[in-house]
Amino acid sequence: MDRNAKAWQIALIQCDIALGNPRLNRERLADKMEQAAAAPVKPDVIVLPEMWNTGYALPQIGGLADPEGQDTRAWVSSFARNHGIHIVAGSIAEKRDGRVYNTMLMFDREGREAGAYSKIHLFRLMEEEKHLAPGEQPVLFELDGFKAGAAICYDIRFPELIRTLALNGAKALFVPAEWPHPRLHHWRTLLAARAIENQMYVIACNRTGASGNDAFFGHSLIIDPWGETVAEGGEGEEIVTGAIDLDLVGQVRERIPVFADRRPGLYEL
Ligand SMILES: NC(=O)CCC(=O)C(=O)O
Repeated sequence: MDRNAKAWQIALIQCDIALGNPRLNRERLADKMEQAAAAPVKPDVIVLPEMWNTGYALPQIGGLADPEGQDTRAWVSSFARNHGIHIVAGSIAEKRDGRVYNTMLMFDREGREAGAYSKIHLFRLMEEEKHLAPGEQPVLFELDGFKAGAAICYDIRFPELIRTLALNGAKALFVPAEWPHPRLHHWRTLLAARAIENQMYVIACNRTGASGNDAFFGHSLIIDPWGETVAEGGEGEEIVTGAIDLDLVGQVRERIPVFADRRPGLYEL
């Protein structure tokens, strides 16, 4: 890495989620985040999984969701500020305007909210569309002046969304997830494809454990803009760590100038 290169240490909190028990989930996560923050190499960014406050307790979700995400926002913001660590706080069930959204929250190391994104594509296989309202807006956010995009789990099956984020400046994509067996092959392949085609880092945190008929496999991943795996978790609970070189995005984009070579005028029939 050259002298101007910037590196970030990433910590992905790959953990189980207690169904319908926001208080317990927060306590467990708080412990794990303290553990991650105290690592010999302190993380620059901590990432949490999808719907970590409730899991997929969808029939009860109206009563469990965090109103306006207020409790989560206050807690995560103060953790970020007290530890000087950016937090991509996975997603939570958030109650807003009488509806419940699957909302991802991002905080910078000063504790300022850097962005909030509600999942655009609801996943029918887990009946999200019956209980949740879809988000309507793609979201970019900045941490230390570095632009990143937000996507939640099923969203990675929609390359158009991720391309839009990349075209608007995203150099990394953060992906909280609850992605179960038997689709490990899809998970790995889609994440790697999004990284390679957009020449960006893909940083994805998946839960572990089981809920109903779903067995979640972990395998949280950090993939670089060349498509190489920087770090990958196993199937159990762990804090997956890896370092990313923020200058690599520009180097890869220079080497194969995909963005300069695009011919968007020809992409419609
Ligand atoms: N929580 C989700 O969006 C799951 C998406 C998933 O499993 C898939 O195969 O897509």
